[in-house]
Amino acid sequence: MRRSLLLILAVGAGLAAVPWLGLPAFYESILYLVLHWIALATSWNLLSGYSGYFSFGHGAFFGIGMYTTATLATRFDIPFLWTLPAAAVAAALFAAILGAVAFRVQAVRAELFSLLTLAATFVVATIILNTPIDGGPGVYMNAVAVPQMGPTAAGTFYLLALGVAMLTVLAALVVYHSRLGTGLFAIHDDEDVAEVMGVPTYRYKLGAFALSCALAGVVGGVHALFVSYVTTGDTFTIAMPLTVVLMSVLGGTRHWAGPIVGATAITLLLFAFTGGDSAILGKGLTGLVLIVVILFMPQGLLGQALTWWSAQRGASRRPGVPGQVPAAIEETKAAAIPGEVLLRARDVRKSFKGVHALRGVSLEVRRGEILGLLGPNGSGKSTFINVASGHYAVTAGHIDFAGQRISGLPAHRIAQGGIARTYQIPRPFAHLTVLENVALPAMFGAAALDRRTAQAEAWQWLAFTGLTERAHALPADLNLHQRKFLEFARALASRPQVLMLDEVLSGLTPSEIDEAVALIRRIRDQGATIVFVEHVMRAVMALCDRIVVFNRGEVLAEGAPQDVMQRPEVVSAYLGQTIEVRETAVVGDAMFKPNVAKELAHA
Ligand SMILES: Nc1ncnc2c1ncn2[C@@H]1O[C@H](COP(=O)(O)OP(=O)(O)OP(=O)(O)O)[C@@H](O)[C@H]1O
Repeated sequence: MRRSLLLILAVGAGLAAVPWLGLPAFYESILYLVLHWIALATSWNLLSGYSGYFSFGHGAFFGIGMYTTATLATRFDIPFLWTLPAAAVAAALFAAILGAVAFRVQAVRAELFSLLTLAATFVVATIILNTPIDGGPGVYMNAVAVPQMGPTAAGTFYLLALGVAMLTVLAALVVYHSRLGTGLFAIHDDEDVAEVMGVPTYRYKLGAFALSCALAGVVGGVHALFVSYVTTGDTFTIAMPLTVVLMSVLGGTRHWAGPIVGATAITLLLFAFTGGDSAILGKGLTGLVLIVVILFMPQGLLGQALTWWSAQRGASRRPGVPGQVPAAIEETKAAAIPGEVLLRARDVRKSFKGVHALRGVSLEVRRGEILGLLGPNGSGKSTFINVASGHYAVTAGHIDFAGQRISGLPAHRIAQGGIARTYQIPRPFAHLTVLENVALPAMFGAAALDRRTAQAEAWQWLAFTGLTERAHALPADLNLHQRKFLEFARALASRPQVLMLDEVLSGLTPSEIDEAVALIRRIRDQGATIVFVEHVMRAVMALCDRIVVFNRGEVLAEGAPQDVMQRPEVVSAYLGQTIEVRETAVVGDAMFKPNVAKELAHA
């Protein structure tokens, strides 16, 4: 980050000298427009590019900035520069109100958010047009004094745009390298998983939205004076948000500098073909470039270049020691009192529109044990993990963890408190490397490490799970076994007190299962507490200290594995009929899981 910061400051200082070069005002105006679009596209990217919440309402916030400045400077005679912070605050305030509502509604994601922000633009435009803020004729700013910053008025506007562009780019850089940026990129890939790993998704989206819109508001404030005549017709157009989206996508939305590349390219391309027929040619060419980039370079120009560059350079490696348990687990162990009740569920119910997935489940998880959750398909095991980790809210009942009530808390608070989980079907963050996937929960989970320490520890967890060689790969390049182990590494990296493993062994070959069982043993031997949902009976019998059997959303039996698995009601629940169970043999047809019958026979 330091190098990027120095680069931005050096380029900014160099560009600040331009007004004194004696260029014709025309060129300064062109440069003004380039900087104007850089600021707008970069500010848009801060929420939308990083988190994937594409806003088509950037024009609304830009427009609020324009009208705030226009109103304050013309009606209240406030000096122009003083109106800019007000423009930022007004835009941020509107964004915060809109975001506070929109981000609370789970359904408002992706295209719904785009539509909502687009609708907000028309609402704002209508209000401004039909109130004294504009009233119809627009606001003239000819009488507003342009501050003396450069040798000429054109030079001053250029410097104002440069200042705002610098501010925006610096904000984008800082966010990119901060926890906020990491959280936003995780939200982009899988918001639910990000939340369950400790990312405060609501707060992060709201913060990024407000910041993005505050910056758009300042750009609007400057532009109001530049155009000197503000109208709703010119301000609240769909063309503006579309242009910033295209600029960001062209440059690359996953890098702070992507919108700079896209905005510069498009503005200069359009400028190169100004006037008459060539204007149409310019627009056509711009469209063609965009289509080619979107089709063949989905990461954008900069994203593509950076991928190529890192491939040339070769990835860095900081391997940990294979198989060695990182120190984190040792620390957790030292603080533990084995046997105490760590998690207690009381009469927990969960319904999904008439489907009663949990019908009053009560169970305890004791510190240091491996508790197996068993039961036929659809009996509620995963739902229990989902409510315990905060992925779903309970319908009734309560869950206490380490003496605190956690049912009702948002998932990120539960993760920060020390519960980590894996998903039955691995849900890695698709655009983050394996290493980044593991570092994220180390930053946001119970460990709450800073970025650098989290990365260092992630290397250790990769070594522990045998993924070091794949550290720089994307999850899509992993096989199922590796993806399952990645789930493992992510859950461990948060340094949880309770680790909930949801069918981590399903789909693995027998030798891969043996490897995973050995891994879970190593974690258990360090005193970790594990809740283990599994159908692979061989592993259940080998690993679990106690088991709880679910059936139709209720606890059917609990106790020592050998005892419980022989109870007729348990065998019946699994196999659909009462059958003979001897110490190690099961006879009969498996109705729910054929492999369970086989497994039971060998357990
Ligand atoms: N999001 C949801 N919406 C509607 N129904 C759901 C949802 N999640 C789970 N269910 C239902 O709740 C019941 C319990 O499902 P759950 O996934 O918890 O079972 P399970 O014991 O984990 O099964 P499996 O072993 O197949 O994973 C099922 O009837 C399932 O269809």
